[in-house]
Amino acid sequence: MANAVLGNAPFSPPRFSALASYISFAQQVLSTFNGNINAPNLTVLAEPDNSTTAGTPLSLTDLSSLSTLLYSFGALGGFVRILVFGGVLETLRRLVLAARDKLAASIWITARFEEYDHSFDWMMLWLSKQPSWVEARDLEISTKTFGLDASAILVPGEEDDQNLSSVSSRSLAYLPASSVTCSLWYRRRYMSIKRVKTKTGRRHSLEENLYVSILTRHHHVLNELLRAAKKEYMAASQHMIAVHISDSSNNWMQVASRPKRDIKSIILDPGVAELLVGDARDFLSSKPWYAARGIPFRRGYLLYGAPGSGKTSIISSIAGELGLDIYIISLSRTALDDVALSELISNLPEKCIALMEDIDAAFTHGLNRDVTDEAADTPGAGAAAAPSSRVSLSGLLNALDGVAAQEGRILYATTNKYSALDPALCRPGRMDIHVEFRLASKDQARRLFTGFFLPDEEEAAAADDDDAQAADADMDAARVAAPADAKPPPEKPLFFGTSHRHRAPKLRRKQVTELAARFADAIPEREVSMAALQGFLMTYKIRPGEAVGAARGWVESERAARETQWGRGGGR
Ligand SMILES: Nc1ncnc2c1ncn2[C@@H]1O[C@H](COP(=O)(O)OP(=O)(O)OP(=O)(O)O)[C@@H](O)[C@H]1O
Repeated sequence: MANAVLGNAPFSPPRFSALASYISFAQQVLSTFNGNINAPNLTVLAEPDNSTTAGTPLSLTDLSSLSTLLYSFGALGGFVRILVFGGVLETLRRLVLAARDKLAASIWITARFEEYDHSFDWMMLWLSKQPSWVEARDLEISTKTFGLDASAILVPGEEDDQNLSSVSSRSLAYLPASSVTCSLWYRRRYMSIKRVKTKTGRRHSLEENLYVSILTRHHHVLNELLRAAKKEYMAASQHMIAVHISDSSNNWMQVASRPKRDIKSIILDPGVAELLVGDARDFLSSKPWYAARGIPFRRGYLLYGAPGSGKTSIISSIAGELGLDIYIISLSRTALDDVALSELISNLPEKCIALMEDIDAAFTHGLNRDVTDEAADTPGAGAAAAPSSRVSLSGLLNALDGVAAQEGRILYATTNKYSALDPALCRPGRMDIHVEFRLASKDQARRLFTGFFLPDEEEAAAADDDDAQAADADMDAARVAAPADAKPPPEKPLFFGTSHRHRAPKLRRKQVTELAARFADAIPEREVSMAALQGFLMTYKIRPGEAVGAARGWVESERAARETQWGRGGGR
């Protein structure tokens, strides 16, 4: 019977001498690592018949003894073999994967398109026009138009359905389904498409990324695809202007696209439209001129004056003329402060129109927007209104021309209260051109009437006799001066405005000119706005003669309404 003593406690040692050797070796290794730790109390006692080793410590001196020792345990040896084998297998697996990735990287090109980038819209529109989706087994049906109007694919068969296509303003698009890898062929190259939605930002809103992988070694294939997608998008959007606003994280996002408005349809005082368009066009082509003189390449226009006089309309027309997108900076946006404003302006793209409407509203929190500038100066005007913006004047000034202000941008600011603006805001460099928009002149009223009832000369020339006779009858009715407030017959539903069911009689140019002159005669100079005139004509859009007859009465009623309003506002 053998005894073992650990410390001073005796215990029974195993009978295997190999184990004794291992413990001794471990002791030695420990003593080597621990700076020759002496362990005098560890004593292993062997079989009593082996008198030479009994009671004396065993020692091993080389590693080969350890391996011999390990292999002397059958199970342990097996474990080590498995460990080594597994390690080799895992290494091989990783090598194969790395080689596969390297190979894939050399034969695939993968491009990622982020949702809030223009290129995303180009690619999505391009994808929506790929005929292969019509046959696809797993696809997304979408009415998105990617900032365009009715540009997507029609549902097969829909083109023939006259009723459906006239009612529907947009067509359906077939798109690759989200989170599914789809494939198609592009210029005889295999292409795989994947749309992935990921949570981003503080609010964990979902943002979509589009991955396009092309089986090719050459970048020119990707470039070709991008060019094709961009070209297609541009062609589809050439009659549109894109309108962007900022979100709460100060990212710009496209919210609408509007059809370009013909600048001729905006009737201003002579020379105003030409001045604005010509100046902006000249500015855009003068980058070297500004650079040579070290002047910041920016231009600001301040359009001020009567509400409804065409300020916003002309800006959107200019955007169309110059092919620029509009970025609306709303100074009264919740949570917009100086820092956010500066970030927004520095994030504007080069060459764009930045639009700040009612720039006065951010600083004079009035609820009523009066035509006269004096109203803005009235002490306490709008004092009851809660401040809506945290933008300070200095913050705005810095954002407009600080170091972060974007080069190449054209800023349009509009206001109805010119004299309420701080002179620092209006100085050249910030607002280079100030243009006043006034209430309608007689000449504007005449041109508006003509454009309203004779928008297209060719159409007028083609007017048939029936229409012309109807127009004659209408003009006769006007001579009798039909009352402006004629009530609809009792059996018909009562409504305000003009139904679209009827077609206005086509008038001859001579007839329209004569009516327009009489209409202008009835409209006093600079008393009503163009928007109000347009609204009035809308109620008579199929009865031009009656419009002329009712004009005087309408002016009187407008005047009375204004006086009542002024009376309520303190006798101004
Ligand atoms: N000079 C104009 N010529 C043709 N239409 C006009 C003109 N002015 C206004 N309108 C019409 O009136 C409507 C309002 O015009 P717009 O929004 O451009 O006026 P605004 O001066 O910007 O007004 P506000 O100061 O209230 O913003 C539009 O539908 C536009 O077609």
